Amino acid sequence: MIRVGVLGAQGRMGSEACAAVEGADDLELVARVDVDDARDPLREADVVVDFTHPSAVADNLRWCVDAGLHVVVGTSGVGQDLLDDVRGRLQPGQAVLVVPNFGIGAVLMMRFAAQAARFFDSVEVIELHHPKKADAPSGTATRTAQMIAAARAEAGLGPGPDATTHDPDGARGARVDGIPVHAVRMAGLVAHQEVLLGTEGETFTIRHDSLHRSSFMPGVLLACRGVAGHPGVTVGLEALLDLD
Ligand SMILES: NC(=O)C1=CN([C@@H]2O[C@H](COP(=O)(O)OP(=O)(O)OC[C@H]3O[C@@H](n4cnc5c(N)ncnc54)[C@H](OP(=O)(O)O)[C@@H]3O)[C@@H](O)[C@H]2O)C=CC1
Ligand SMILES: O=C(O)C1=N[C@H](C(=O)O)C[C@H](O)C1
Repeated sequence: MIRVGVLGAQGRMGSEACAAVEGADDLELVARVDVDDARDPLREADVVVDFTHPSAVADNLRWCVDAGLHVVVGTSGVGQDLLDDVRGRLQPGQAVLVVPNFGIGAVLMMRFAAQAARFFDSVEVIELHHPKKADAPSGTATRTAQMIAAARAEAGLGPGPDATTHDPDGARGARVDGIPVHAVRMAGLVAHQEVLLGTEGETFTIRHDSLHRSSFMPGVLLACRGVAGHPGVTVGLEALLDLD
């Protein structure tokens, strides 16, 4: 039995994650912690899952790592500096798995976008989310843009053919590693993303839709079961999926 603690347990994702863990025969929910709770009950867990807030995740992650726990981070906003800091704090055999998106389709979308990137002159990312989302751009869009930029750099491609010289209000989107990223917030949505690629005479669009937060739960459970088998710091659920 793997003992699991959830940080952000009363939130949209945390509450779904608690229910999913409780419904799994091989997992036991031993701690639900929210913003005003002491974190000590998490010490009973083998694995802690964080679904809190981009402003809280660094402190939570350092606390869990210093407590010797394996951690699955679902919260967005984890940057390279934090990953480097955490890597230096880990005990031998301890694991941190940062997952920008637990949806299997989203993982494939990111991978397909990176595969396609070298064949197209232009690429832009449009992420669309519910209006209560804390941050923009999404962690998924950031990760997608980073993967696309790395693939383009490896292929020796420069910037896309964007002739815009006057964009005082940022209508061309934010730039993540040079890739334009656009964020839409709209009532009725959950979590969606399009990657638009274009070259001479053709375009190619990859779209993923999470229609309900249940879409993330198989990935959350997979991460709880698999994190301990991947010591060190790992980014992306693909490490636990046999994609090749
Ligand atoms: N990786 C993935 O696949 C997914 C990731 N996410 C990410 O998960 C995060 C949470 O999203 P969501 O569930 O929608 O957000 P919610 O606001 O619904 O939930 C966050 C919860 O965390 C609590 N919280 C805030 N700070 C702390 C803290 N320091 N310690 C413990 N609990 C805290 C909040 O309490 P209070 O409300 O009182 O502040 C709230 O209950 C976001 O970063 C989001 O982007 C979301 C969906 C999928
Ligand atoms: O806040 C959300 O809802 C989501 N957050 C994650 C992100 O920032 O990418 C994952 C998914 O997009 C839903």
